[in-house]
Amino acid sequence: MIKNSLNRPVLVVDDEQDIRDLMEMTLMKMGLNVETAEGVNIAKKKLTENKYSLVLTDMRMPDGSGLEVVEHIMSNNMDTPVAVITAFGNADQAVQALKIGAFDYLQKPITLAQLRTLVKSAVKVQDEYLENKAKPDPETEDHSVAAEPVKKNTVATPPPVADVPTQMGWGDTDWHDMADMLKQNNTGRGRNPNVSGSLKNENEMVEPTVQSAQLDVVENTGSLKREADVPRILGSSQQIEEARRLIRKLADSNVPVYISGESGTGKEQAARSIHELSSRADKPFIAVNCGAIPENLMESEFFGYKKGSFTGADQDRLGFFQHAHGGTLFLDEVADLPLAMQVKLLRAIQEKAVRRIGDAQEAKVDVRIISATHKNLEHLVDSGAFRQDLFYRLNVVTLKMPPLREMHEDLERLIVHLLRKHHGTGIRMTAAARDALLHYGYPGNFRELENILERAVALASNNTIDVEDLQINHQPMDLDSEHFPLAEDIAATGLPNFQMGHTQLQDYLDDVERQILQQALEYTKYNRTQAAKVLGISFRSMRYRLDRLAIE
Ligand SMILES: Nc1ncnc2c1ncn2[C@@H]1O[C@H](COP(=O)(O)OP(=O)(O)OP(=O)(O)O)[C@@H](O)[C@H]1O
Repeated sequence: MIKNSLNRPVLVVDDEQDIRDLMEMTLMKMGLNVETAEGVNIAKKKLTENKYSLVLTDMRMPDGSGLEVVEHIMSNNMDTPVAVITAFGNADQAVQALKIGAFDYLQKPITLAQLRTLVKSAVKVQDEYLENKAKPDPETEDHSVAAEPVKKNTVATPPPVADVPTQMGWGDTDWHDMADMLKQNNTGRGRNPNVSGSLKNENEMVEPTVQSAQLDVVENTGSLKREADVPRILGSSQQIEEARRLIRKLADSNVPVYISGESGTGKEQAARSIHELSSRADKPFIAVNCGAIPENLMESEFFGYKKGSFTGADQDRLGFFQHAHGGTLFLDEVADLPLAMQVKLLRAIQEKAVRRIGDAQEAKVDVRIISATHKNLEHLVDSGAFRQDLFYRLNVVTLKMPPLREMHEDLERLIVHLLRKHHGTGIRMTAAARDALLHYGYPGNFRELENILERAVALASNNTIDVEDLQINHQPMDLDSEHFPLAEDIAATGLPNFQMGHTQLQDYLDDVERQILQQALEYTKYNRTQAAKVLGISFRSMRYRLDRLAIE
């Protein structure tokens, strides 16, 4: 639970009512308070009058640009992270926003998952920053790490070589401190001692002692298996034990690992665990969301560029590979790499060398590659969307993260653990709520379980979670995984062919969306409320999408 930041609302700035509504609903679902502003001037006024945990602003509005909102925050030294939402293909604006201090950017069309992850990481960072500010920890004050923060689910923009953070780099000491913290979070060096330290304490509290209630969730739950050396991965079921065993084994070698599993099953946690257990642990762990990088920026993001190599290249810049040198490069959503980039990546991995744009020389890099996607890569290879040679190069060993519904025996203990971890003692739960949680299907896996509990605690009266507070479909679902429409199966079956130069991207995406909506409707016997829940969207968003795509 993001305790500190939840005290402050998120400000959404957009001139379109629909977008404001959609964002508001999504953020509220995450348990955040939200305020909206329909233009630049109102946003500035609100920012002057109130404090916010995060600002998300559109770029083009009738009374001005989102850049003005960013500038307002920066020039008034507000310690509020701000992210901008840019039109598709408008990378220049995004870069400009990042330059003047935006924390991050999203390109339209935004997926709800992207939005959720952006907000979560931003707010989490803000929380850690606030905590850190309140109680300085000497272990997080290592200023010697060279790599710039790389933020998951967003375009991670390495800094120009010349502006690796210095005292003046962020123009504001608060932001400078936060940049350092981000940096720590993305490197084994900063992360290791803190993570194992905090999890150790957490583990000591895991044995549930929640006070008795109408029904105490902790009765007879036993202890949740957690190995001290892989503290990020909880669970005692056979599949998770197997995943932990493989993580340990893989840490000893340098082989490329491909992590498969549905969204929210802990693929990134597994990648970080391999890194932290390896001899590279004191070197950077760079996480890149391949699906979030605009195609035209990809080469420069991965390999860097030399000053003057193209318009706007006003300084030398390192890419992800150089930043990860000596450490681990985690390629998340690797299936989303365009084919042209797949060729360049394959070459870099094979040659263990990269050439910056505008540079005549190749430079050797020592990087361990871990990749992941929730899509079925083999099917993508079959359909020609993913290169077979790269697939074999990345997929030397596969690590499969199990979906939560297959870890049923762990569920009760995980619920207790998460409640205790995020909300301390004193939270109680009715029998009906417990039953609903134990019979829910969790299409969004761990991440969804965490969100449900966060929201339930926020909604609970008298510290007691009741079934309504869960806001889930508590009709028992068919948990038989053979009948559950796995995301990868949906993605793999019957996708329309994309013919470059002929198919319009929006038509293609509409077809995919239509197929998924129809499958969800069939699965829930045409109950739109349940279908929305299965897909992790609000009812309103479901209705909007059905209308837009003319699905009866
Ligand atoms: N086995 C686990 N034990 C404890 N927490 C877990 C476990 N698996 C996942 N989580 C938690 O679930 C959330 C999602 O994990 P993570 O980002 O690693 O998933 P992912 O598979 O990489 O998701 P995506 O495919 O959407 O990127 C995190 O908060 C993580 O801590």
